[in-house]
Amino acid sequence: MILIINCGSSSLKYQLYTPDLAKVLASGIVAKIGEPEGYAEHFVGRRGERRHSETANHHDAFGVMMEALLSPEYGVLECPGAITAIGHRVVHGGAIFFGSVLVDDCVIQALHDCAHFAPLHNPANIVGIEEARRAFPGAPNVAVFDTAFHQTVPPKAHLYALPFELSTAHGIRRYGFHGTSCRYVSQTAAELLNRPIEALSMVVCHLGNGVTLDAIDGGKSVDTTIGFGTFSGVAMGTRAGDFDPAIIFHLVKELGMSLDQVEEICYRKSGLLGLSGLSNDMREICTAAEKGNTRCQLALEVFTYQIRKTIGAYAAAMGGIDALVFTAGIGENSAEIRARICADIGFLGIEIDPRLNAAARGGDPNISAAGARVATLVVPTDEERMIAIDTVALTRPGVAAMQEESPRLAAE
Ligand SMILES: Nc1ncnc2c1ncn2[C@@H]1O[C@H](COP(=O)(O)OP(=O)(O)O)[C@@H](O)[C@H]1O
Ligand SMILES: CC(=O)OP(=O)(O)O
Ligand SMILES: [Mg+2]
Repeated sequence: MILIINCGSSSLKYQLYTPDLAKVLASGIVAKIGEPEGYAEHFVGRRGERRHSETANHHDAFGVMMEALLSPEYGVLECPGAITAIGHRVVHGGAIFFGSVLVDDCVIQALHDCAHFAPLHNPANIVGIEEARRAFPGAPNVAVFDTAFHQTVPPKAHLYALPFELSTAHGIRRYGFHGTSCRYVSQTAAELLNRPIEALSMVVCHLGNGVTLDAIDGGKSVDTTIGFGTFSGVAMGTRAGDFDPAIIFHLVKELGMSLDQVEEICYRKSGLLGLSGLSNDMREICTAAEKGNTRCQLALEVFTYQIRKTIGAYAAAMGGIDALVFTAGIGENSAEIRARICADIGFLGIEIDPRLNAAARGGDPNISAAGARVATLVVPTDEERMIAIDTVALTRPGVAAMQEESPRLAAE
């Protein structure tokens, strides 16, 4: 069986696949790690439960997952030895990793070297890998990077106009994130449209807790909103997205804040939470906005305006687009947000059908209005499946042997 682990900033998600990836045998999440209202969900098919589970850190969360997987009640895993390979989401692979890799001590060291780039994510990813190596000795681990898909972004889009040496000597550049999701949904979108991905220009809007817009030309990422850390681009749940760096100097020099305080504000107190003053959860913001909460209305306006503006920029970058794809928690579930984003951009060829938009979840993924030049699609992301595909590809015996000689071999 193949186990996929996605250690996020505050959760650990997992899926257990059959070796041929035909079936998900079990899945679950240990959520709100470090918070008193932490909980765990574990499902085997339709059977499952959600229960209160307070965990202090990702080590504890891993233990909760193991208990659930080995629990006789669900009977899904008799012993750890039944796991033949483990795939992990790793957020930041720096400029080192162009594709997914088999994990060895060198890779672990490289992950530590990249950890300061993504302080909300990489340390948790590393814990997941180290725990898995202990729990499943002998089974190979595969790391699948958010950043890898964006290694095709050309210098004109990944360089900042800072002294060039900062890029060459210190790796100061745009890396891009949510690449595993963007890779999966762009391939799925091409299949749904029954067109070769090489012939399509598309913008993927991954709107979850973290938000990425990705310009994908001929199947390759050519520009993306998040940059050096997991921070820039559109406002996110608690992260600010783009703002003028002069503000940081002002906060430190004029308002006397420490750099740690500024970092805390930018990563954890900004975005939808900072604007609304209420929540980082889009559902709560939409509900409150509807009831007349003006700060939440403002948060919605800022969020959707930034996304609409970026779609226009990426359409310009690629000379027009064939498809616009919505995915992740907000993109898949909120017809209201999709409608706000797509309002008044008919000049780009984007026009959606309100009825199809409202019924997109479980309905027709193509929500374009009849005759629209651009196909607008709602495609549920499945980062875990993409990780599982890479894990199987890299742990086939022949491939594994090649990997030992060339640890940076891409999965494809
Ligand atoms: N029906 C919905 N309407 C609006 N937003 C939703 C809905 N369902 C989920 N969301 C939002 O999706 C976001 C989480 O997205 P998700 O992709 O699950 O995040 P993560 O990055 O943690 O994987 C939250 O802001 C949540 O409020
Ligand atoms: C990179 C990133 O923002 O990830 P997530 O959406 O899981 O927070
Ligand atoms: Mg996600």
